[in-house]
Amino acid sequence: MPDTLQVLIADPIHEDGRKLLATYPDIHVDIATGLDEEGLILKIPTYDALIVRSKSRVTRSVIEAGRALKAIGRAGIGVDNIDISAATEHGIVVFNTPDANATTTAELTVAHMMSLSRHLPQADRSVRSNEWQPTRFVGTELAGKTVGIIGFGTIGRLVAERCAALKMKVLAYDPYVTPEIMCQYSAAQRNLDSLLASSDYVTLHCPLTDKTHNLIDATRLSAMKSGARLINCARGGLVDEKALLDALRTGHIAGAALDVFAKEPPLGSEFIACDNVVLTPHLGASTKEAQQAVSVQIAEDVAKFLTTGEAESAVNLPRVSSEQFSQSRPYQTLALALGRLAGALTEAPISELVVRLFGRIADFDPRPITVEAVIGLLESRLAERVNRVNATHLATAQGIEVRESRSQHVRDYLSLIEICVVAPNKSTTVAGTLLGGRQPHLVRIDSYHVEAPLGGHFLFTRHRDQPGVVGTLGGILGREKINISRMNVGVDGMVDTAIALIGVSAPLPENAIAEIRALPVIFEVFGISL
Ligand SMILES: NC(=O)c1ccc[n+]([C@@H]2O[C@H](COP(=O)([O-])OP(=O)(O)OC[C@H]3O[C@@H](n4cnc5c(N)ncnc54)[C@H](O)[C@@H]3O)[C@@H](O)[C@H]2O)c1
Ligand SMILES: O=C(O)[C@H](O)COP(=O)(O)O
Repeated sequence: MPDTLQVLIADPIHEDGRKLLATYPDIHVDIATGLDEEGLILKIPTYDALIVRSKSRVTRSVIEAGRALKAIGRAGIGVDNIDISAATEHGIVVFNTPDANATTTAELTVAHMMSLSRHLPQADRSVRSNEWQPTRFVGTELAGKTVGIIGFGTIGRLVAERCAALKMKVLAYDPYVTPEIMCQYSAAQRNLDSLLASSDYVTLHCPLTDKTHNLIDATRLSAMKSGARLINCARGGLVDEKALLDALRTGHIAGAALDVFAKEPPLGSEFIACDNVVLTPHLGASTKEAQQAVSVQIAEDVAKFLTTGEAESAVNLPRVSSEQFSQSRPYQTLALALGRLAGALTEAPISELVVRLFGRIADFDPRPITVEAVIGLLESRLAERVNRVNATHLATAQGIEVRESRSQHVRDYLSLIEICVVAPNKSTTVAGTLLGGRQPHLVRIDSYHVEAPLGGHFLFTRHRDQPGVVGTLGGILGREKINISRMNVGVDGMVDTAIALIGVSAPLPENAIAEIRALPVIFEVFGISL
């Protein structure tokens, strides 16, 4: 099936997502679950997309083995099992499903809070062993208690709303969220130390990163209120498990509810023998509703991306609505062509790329347009595949600073895109517009007014403005049996330099370019294919 897009599902997902993928005639799906890193490396090379949950580890080695890989879909929220940097460097888009299982996880958090406050699992175990000891399981009310939420994103906010409804006092710590947003969700902002010292229940809802690894360590546990309880439905690595065990054994922490562990499953973990701990097997997202929702959403995102290039909710691309993306598509094509032209006119290391949007296009999100200019600039310079996922990373690696600006004001055109490329001792500016709202069209090179459709092959010269130059160029092209399809000559009027942009039927051979370069009137010559 040479033209079929190959998708590998490497963790179990709800059947509705698989059914949705099956409705795409161009997509073929294979399912192979339970593969370790080695197994994935062997399996991945022919696949265009990989869909996983939290079990499969999509490491740099897996990504590098995925020679055809264009997309990785995570049917869930946490992407700590995917090497995002490696995916970005290799131009692979990563999707997750940021909302689809959030309510389900918030509900498990509240369930764990209730289990801890009323000793439900312990009481259940007691009754099953034929005991009847109501006085042993006297609990505490949640109403009136203080809950401290660490990480106030999607799930943290849902937990806050639910805790407020239970008449709890809600505190929140999140270095990236404003107190105003917290207030909207009935939570009061605190710094971490103050939250830990004041909360009866502390619940974690931040991602696992290098910065948050072991966020709750021995020091932070000892800073918690004596008799407080800890709930972790986010990621195991957020808590130093050894320190938590110590704090549970001394009774300083009265109880913990853990849905996630540093190593899953936590076989042989000392938590298993701890009676004041409630353990669940990473159930946060495990409801029928959430499983169906994450599966369908990830299938939709991956299929849409593979078949149309749309990537509305990618982890490693700016968020742009489908509507904005498709409306600016013709301008993206224009920016790509202008980037290619500016790159072809600059045979030197580039230090800066400036993308300026004028007129109506200034109302659009500039990012999908800018990134196409970067792709156009870089793609002929680099051996590796350049696309909108890795373009900015590759530009930075090349020492190119990318800037963009927008202005509603423009003369003569409804919309105009100008691209300026700065290299040592030289900067080149090209500007273009869309004819008929679709056709990319060049209107200027530096200060020269030049009209040409942006496509096909060109010969470009910058030469002394004197009679006979264009005739000489025409003679060389004729000798090479290359037809001229159009010609633009630009004079500045201020300096005795002119330019010629000649549309040609085929690329000029290198020896003809060298011959033109050797002419004393020629300052610069480039063969350009757009
Ligand atoms: N147990 C499960 O099955 C399950 C299910 C879904 C999500 N999760 C996990 O829950 C966590 C939260 O998910 P979400 O959808 O709310 O994510 P989110 O991205 O919407 O929110 C995370 C929040 O954490 C904040 N944050 C980042 N660094 C922080 C730090 N150092 N201290 C405090 N806050 C910090 C961010 O600013 C953000 O607001 C993730 O780790 C996710 O993997 C687990
Ligand atoms: O981050 C998530 O979405 C949860 O951890 C759920 O992961 P799972 O669906 O792989 O269990």
